[in-house]
Amino acid sequence: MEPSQGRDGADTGRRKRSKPDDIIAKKDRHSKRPEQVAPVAEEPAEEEEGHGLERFPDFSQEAGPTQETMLEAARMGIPHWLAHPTTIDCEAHAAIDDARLALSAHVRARCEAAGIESLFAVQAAVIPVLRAAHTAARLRQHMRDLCVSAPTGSGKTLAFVVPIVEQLRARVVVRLRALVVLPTKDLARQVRDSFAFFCTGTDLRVGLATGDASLPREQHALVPDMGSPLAGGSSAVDILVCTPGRLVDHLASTPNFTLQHLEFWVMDEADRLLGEAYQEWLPKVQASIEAAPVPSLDEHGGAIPRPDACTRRSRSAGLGALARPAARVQKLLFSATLTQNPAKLARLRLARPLYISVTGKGAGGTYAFPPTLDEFYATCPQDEKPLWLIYLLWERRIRGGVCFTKSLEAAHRLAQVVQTWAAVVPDGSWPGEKIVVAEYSSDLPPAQRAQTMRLFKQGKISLLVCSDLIARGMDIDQIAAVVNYDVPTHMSQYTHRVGRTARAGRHGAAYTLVAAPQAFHFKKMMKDNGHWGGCLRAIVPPKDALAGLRQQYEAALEKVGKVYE
Ligand SMILES: Nc1ncnc2c1ncn2[C@@H]1O[C@H](COP(=O)(O)OP(=O)(O)OP(=O)(O)O)[C@@H](O)[C@H]1O
Repeated sequence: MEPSQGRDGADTGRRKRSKPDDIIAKKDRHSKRPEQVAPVAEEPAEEEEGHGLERFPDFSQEAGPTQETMLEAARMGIPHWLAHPTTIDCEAHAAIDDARLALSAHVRARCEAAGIESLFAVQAAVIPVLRAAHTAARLRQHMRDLCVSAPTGSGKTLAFVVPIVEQLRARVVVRLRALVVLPTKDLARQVRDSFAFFCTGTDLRVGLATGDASLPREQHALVPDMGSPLAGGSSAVDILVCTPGRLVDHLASTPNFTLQHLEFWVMDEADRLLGEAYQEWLPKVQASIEAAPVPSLDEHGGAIPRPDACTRRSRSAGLGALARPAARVQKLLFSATLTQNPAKLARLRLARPLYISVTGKGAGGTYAFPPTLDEFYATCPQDEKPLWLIYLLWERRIRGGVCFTKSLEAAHRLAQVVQTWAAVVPDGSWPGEKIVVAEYSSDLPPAQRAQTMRLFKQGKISLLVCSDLIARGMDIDQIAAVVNYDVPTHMSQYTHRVGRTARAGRHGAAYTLVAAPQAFHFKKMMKDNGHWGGCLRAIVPPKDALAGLRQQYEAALEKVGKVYE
C-alpha cells in the first residue's frame, strides 16, 4: 500500500513482524558500525535540579516574589541575589545606536555585516552592564559578576562577544585577557567563529584550545615564548575559547601560559560546566587566576618582578607603596537553564553577583522557551514509535528536522529503520520531495559528521537522527523542527533539545513521542515545571491514519531485522 493511499485506505491487517524495540534497542553485538573513532563527548544525562536545598521557589514573574516565597528562599539558604533576578522582557530589543550600549563604529559595522538590525533583549540588558563595569572598575573596584539566564536561541553568545571585543579593542600589548570555556569542542568552535567575526578589522587575536590539534601544536599557537620562565607569561592570543579539559592541560604543561592578565572569564552553558568535574578544572582555574606571578631572579639572585610582572593583578603584590588594588577577573555565567543550586554557584566565589533573567514562553515556571516555538506531543504504543515518527514526517511535513534518541545505539538503529523505510517507499508515492534520513552521532568519523552536517544545511537531508550530541548550544539555522523520539529525562534536557529550533525569532516546532510507560513521568515533569496546559498540544491522528504507512514500515523493519539476525 502506498503511504498516500493509506491515509484514507483500509489497513489489510497486521502481519507477524519483528518488534521495533528488539531491533532499535538490541545490544551492540551485531552492530555493523563503521570504523570506530575516538568519540566526542556526548551530553551526559542531566543532573536533576530541584531537590531539597536545590529546589528553587517558584516566583511568578509578573507578581514578583511574595513575602512567603522570600521566606522560603531564605530558609533554603538561597542568597538574596539569586532569589531576586533582574527580569527582562524578551521583547525588549535595543537599536544598534542606542546610547546605553555605547557601541563603537567598528562593532556597529560588524553587526551590519552580520545582518543584525537591533540587539536582542539579553544583549540589550548585558552589554551596558559590562561596558559600564569596565570603565568604572579602573577607578572603583565595583565590578559585579553576572549570571545570565535566557531562552535558547535568544542571542546569549553576542551578549558576551560584543562587550569583550569592545573592551579589548584598544589594548596595546597582546595578553590573554578573556577566557571563554564551553563544554564541547563543537560549541567552542562555534563561539570562536563569533569572536573571529567581530574581531575582523581589529588587532585582536582569538585562540582555540579544544584538543582538535595536538598539544604541542596548540602550545605553539597560544604561547610564542616558551623558552625561559617569564613572570608575566607570554601569549599569542587576547581571547582564548576552550574546553575545560584542554585548559587544564595547558595550565599543567604549557610553559609561560598564564591567566594572570585575565579580565573576563566566561562560562557558557554554565550549568553543564559546573555539573561536571572535567579534571577538577574549576579549582585549578581559580588557583591559577589568584596565584601571584612568579618573580624572575636578577643577576644577584634577588627576586624582582620583571617589567612584565607589573600586571593589573601583580601591582599590589610587588610594588609596595606604588601598589594599586588588584583588579578582579569578571566572571560571567550564561545558560538557558542556569543552575539555581547555591552550593554549585558558591564554588565560584562570585563577587556582588547580578542575576539577569530574560523571560520567554512559559515565564513563571523555572524554564523559559522561545516565544516562536510550537510544542506538541503524541501518546503512542511503545513498539510503534518508529511508525509514529514516520507519520509525523508525513503528516507534519517535517523537513530540516532533528530527532533525538536516548543513546547512540538507539539513534543508529532508528536511522536504519527510517532510512530503509524511505528506500522502500516507491517513487512518487510520497507527497513532496523524497525523504532523506541520516544518522549524526559522535562515533561517526569526524569527516563523515562534517559532510552530513553540510548536506543538512544545504537542505539535502530531511531528518537527522542523533543522540544528545547537538542537543545543547548548537546554532543551526536550518533546523525547522525537533522530535524527541525518546522522552527527555529532565526538564533541562527537554529545554535544550527543543531549543535547537525556533531560534533568533524564527518559527519552529517540537514534537515529543510519549510511549505509554513514560506518559506519567512526562506529564509530571511538565506540570512540575509549569509547562503543561496551554504550552503543549496533543496530536491525535484520525482513526486508521497510520494504517496506510504500516505496510512499507513493516517491510523496512523486516529488512533491518535481518541485518541483526
Ligand atoms: N541581535 C540579533 N539579531 C539577529 N540575529 C541574532 C542577533 N543576536 C544573535 N542572533 C542570532 O541568533 C542565533 C542564536 O544566537 P545564540 O547561539 O547566541 O543563542 P543562545 O541564546 O546562545 O542559544 P543556546 O542557549 O541554545 O545556546 C544565532 O544564529 C545568532 O547569529
